[in-house]
Amino acid sequence: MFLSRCLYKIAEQDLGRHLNLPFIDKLRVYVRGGRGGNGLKKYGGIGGQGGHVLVHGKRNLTLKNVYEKNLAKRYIASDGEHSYKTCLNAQSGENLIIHVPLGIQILRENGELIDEINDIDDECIVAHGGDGGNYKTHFQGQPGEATMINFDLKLLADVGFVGYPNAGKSTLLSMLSRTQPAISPVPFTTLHPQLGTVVFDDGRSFTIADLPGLIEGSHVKMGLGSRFLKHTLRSKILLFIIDINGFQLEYRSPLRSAFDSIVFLTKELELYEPSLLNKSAILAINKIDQLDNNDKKLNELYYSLNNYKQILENEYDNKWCPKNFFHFEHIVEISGKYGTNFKQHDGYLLSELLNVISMYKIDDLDFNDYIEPNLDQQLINDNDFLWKLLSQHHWTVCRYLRLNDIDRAFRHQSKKFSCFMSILNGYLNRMSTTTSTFVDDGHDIDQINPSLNDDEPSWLLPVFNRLAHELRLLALPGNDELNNDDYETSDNMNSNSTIQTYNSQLLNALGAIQRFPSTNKLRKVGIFIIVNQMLKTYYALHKFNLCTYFISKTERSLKQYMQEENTQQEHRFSSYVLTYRYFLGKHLLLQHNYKSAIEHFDYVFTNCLDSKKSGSIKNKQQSLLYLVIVKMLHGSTPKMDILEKYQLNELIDLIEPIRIGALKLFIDKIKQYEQFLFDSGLFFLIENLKLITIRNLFRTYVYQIDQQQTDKIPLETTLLLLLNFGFEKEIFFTINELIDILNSLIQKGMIKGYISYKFRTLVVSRKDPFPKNFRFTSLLNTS
Ligand SMILES: Nc1nc2c(ncn2[C@@H]2O[C@H](COP(=O)(O)OP(=O)(O)OP(=O)(O)O)[C@@H](O)[C@H]2O)c(=O)[nH]1
Ligand SMILES: [Mg+2]
Repeated sequence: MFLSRCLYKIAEQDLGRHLNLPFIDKLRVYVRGGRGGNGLKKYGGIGGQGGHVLVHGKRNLTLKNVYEKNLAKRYIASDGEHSYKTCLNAQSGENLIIHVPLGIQILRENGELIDEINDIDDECIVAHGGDGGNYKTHFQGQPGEATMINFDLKLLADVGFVGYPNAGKSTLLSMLSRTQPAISPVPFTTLHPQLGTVVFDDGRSFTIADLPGLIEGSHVKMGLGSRFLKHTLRSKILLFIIDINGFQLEYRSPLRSAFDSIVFLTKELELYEPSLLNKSAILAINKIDQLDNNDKKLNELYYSLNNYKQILENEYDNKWCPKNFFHFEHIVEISGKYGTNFKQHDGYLLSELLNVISMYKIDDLDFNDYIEPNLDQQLINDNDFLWKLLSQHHWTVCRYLRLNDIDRAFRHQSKKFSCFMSILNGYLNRMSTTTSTFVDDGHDIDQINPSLNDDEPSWLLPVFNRLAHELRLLALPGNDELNNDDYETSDNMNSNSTIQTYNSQLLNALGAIQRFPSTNKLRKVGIFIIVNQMLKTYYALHKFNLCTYFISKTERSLKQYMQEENTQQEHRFSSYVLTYRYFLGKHLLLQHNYKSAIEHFDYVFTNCLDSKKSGSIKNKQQSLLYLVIVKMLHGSTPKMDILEKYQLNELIDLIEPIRIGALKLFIDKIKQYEQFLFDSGLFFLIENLKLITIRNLFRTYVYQIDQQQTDKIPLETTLLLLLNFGFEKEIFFTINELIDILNSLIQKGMIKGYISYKFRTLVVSRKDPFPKNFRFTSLLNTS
């Protein structure tokens, strides 16, 4: 026992010397307030108060500096003066100030939190000085408070790097910021966290933390990463940096593929703190330059990420499987060493930072020190100020979401949006002063200043998209992402004033965006973003006439962009186009312009291939749903296997009775799926589908039941057919109504033939009486 203790001590010392740990994130110190001075009883003189020990936040400090400044780790404030005959009111002792870095928690010995120092000039008293002697204390000075306290450093980083050793985290940090961390091909090069600040040209910045590499078992303090796992708790976004070649600690240890790395890192984080998995995460696939021309590894990784559920289940041991998995908001391929494309992606990082939805769900966020912002008109042109204001509104939104006060959250989100629009306008103004003539039609501008498009900051677009998206979620709560358990919808939230504010915000944005030259990408995509948001809103509110208005207003310019997009095949651009065309299809469907609707849905279905994102499958499903329905209105029946592949079970259930003309079953199914049909906005097509079912019923009769293949069916028989197969419950169904139905079937070209009133028969054409493709025109008077 004794021996092992000794050995352990030696090993620890050795390790300490070997590593010469330059980083301290914990410091235990003794603090004592000064003693109060004695009073002078004879003259009623009062002793001086003992000095306090204060902790004060200061920039550019480390805990190590604090330690080095006072190796004894004892902080004692000076005593108060005694009272004298010449100086009855004695002087107080001087306070002792301990300067500490930002992001410090001050804890008592028992772990109780005294205070936190998060900002410059944050201050707190850790040991009070004793009172000076007075008549209450029989003129005896009192001793100061004495205690041990702990400083615990938690890095306050916006983005925290997570990765295995050697993945290239430090390299990336050095590329993104001015920090120069140690870089080498040896694992565990980084021994302590490094902070770096990414500064954009316009002064905005965020902090990133390079943490030492994690290895398996980090949560139980293996490797070095364990000591620093807690820092991940404090970063708002986790940036996974994964070596595309995988990771091998040494030649004897197993090689971990890139996907393995992600799984094991996730498991590590989950074991340490399950709530970490709720954070926003971005995946950076590093060392892309080392891939020789084939992208096999990359494709494998994407495949695994897309099918992670099955793969985790089938290929990983239970003990390695994390219970949850990160949903990576963005996946970027980078080469940290030879140029990163992160600069192009900074907008995505920024938009993640401004993401309230994922932010407010994190448990340990502290909203105490928020300030209710106030817009001062004088400062509106100050870019720096606007960014500060924007971030303050951001935190306020998060806070109100926490408190379930959606109304206020929306108001602040709306202000946040205004801030962004002011920034955008400021940007536009600067741009228009640099170009001498600012013409609304952009072609001229490009001739004057050909670099205008390159100048455009890459962060504008994703941030704009994010803000507009969340503004809608808050204007229309109860829709999708926002809808978590502890949130309840109430009616007054969709109140008219909210929708009006929302509208005017988006219209303002549209105005601002249209000030950009028409060749500018932000303008092109921005219009799509705004129109898409509007359409989503109006569809959700069932205000179809407003949709029509908007579509007709913007159709012309968007059409031009869509054609351009077809030739350029820009990836980012196309996702917005897909959304727009999806809504355009729905809009045309409402207008019974099925032919054009098919075109759009077809486009969306075939182009919605971006399998990197898990949400795309849902979009594909949706567009297929409409595609199938519209095509059915055109006379063709879909193949079942494709519906099964995309799990459109409701549709499969509905189509079968239509196909065989089982009217009764069809009506039953309609009742069963009423909610589904209503939600997907297909309810208004039911009458048309019913007509098709009836036609198919006749077709089945003529081709199969009636062996003689007659072309004359007595009306009584048709009536009987209908009554037998569906309308039995509806008592008032008469021969006149039957004639109406038959007439509309004939009129729409679904049956070739005529009604002979004289012989009271339905005469169908001998050649192709039930044409495969019929033109379903917009005559709606069916019943
Ligand atoms: N080819 C290539 N090599 C890279 C890239 N990024 C980093 N490296 C190399 O990978 C090695 C490790 O890089 P570091 O940045 O020290 O890795 P780290 O993740 O900080 O490692 P630890 O500090 O040990 O956790 C170095 O030799 C880098 O030169 C890259 O994009 N491409
Ligand atoms: Mg490193």
